[in-house]
Amino acid sequence: MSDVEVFSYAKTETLAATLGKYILRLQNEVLLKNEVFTVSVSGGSLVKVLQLALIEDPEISKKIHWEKWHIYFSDERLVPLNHPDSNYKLFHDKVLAPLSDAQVAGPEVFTINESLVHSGDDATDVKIAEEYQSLLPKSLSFDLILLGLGPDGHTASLFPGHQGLKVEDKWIFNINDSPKPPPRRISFSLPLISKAKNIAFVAEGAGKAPVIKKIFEDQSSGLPGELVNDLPNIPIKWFVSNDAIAGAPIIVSMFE
Ligand SMILES: O=C1O[C@H](COP(=O)(O)O)[C@@H](O)[C@H](O)[C@H]1O
Repeated sequence: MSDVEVFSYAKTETLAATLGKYILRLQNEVLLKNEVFTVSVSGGSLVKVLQLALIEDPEISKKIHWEKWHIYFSDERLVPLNHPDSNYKLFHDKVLAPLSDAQVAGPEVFTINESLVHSGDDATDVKIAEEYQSLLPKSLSFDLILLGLGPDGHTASLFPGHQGLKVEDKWIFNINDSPKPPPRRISFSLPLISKAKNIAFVAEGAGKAPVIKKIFEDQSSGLPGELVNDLPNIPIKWFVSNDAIAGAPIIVSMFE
């Protein structure tokens, strides 16, 4: 079992401010020793919180060394990069475009090869996953993996009961039957996530309370969020809203 801590707030703004402090602290620790800070981001509601935390917070934003960040996607939908379903597009619109508008030097961002997304045949999607895998940092060990959590317990594109949870021989795999649209996606595998130096979940809203309760109550639920919580020797932080953990057996920590 990893070292799991939960930080909970009534308001998104307070959650985002704390997440920003956490990310800034990690960035500074890593950049004391390394040239780059390797981060993977997810899609969904996490990205708006990242915008608040890292772009709109006046104190934090000026201390982020974006030019030293290498950014990957914990999962990506196999659509063109300007498609409304693309996790890259969401991150671009909320984070990269504001940086560019402010003429701040941006991070290096690793995207899928969008020239391959149109064919739709599985062999090509396997190639997209393999190509993305070839871009991963050599160490495979991300400084920080940022994850969201769906109301069904999925994280990245690891879905409950799905074969993707059993992938052991790939760092990045593709699926064509995602229970949540769009169906074709690639995702970090659990073995890749298990190599992270730090993991942070962001989850807000009462709609996530039943699944968070299950994840923290039943340590054999097999839910993807629970499987990540169980990975050994990784500091795992959950940044959540108060309503998202209602009824869950969680001792909330103070962020210091
Ligand atoms: O499909 C996805 O959903 C999850 C959760 O999204 P949220 O909007 O409920 O926070 C997200 O983390 C993942 O990256 C995305 O592809």
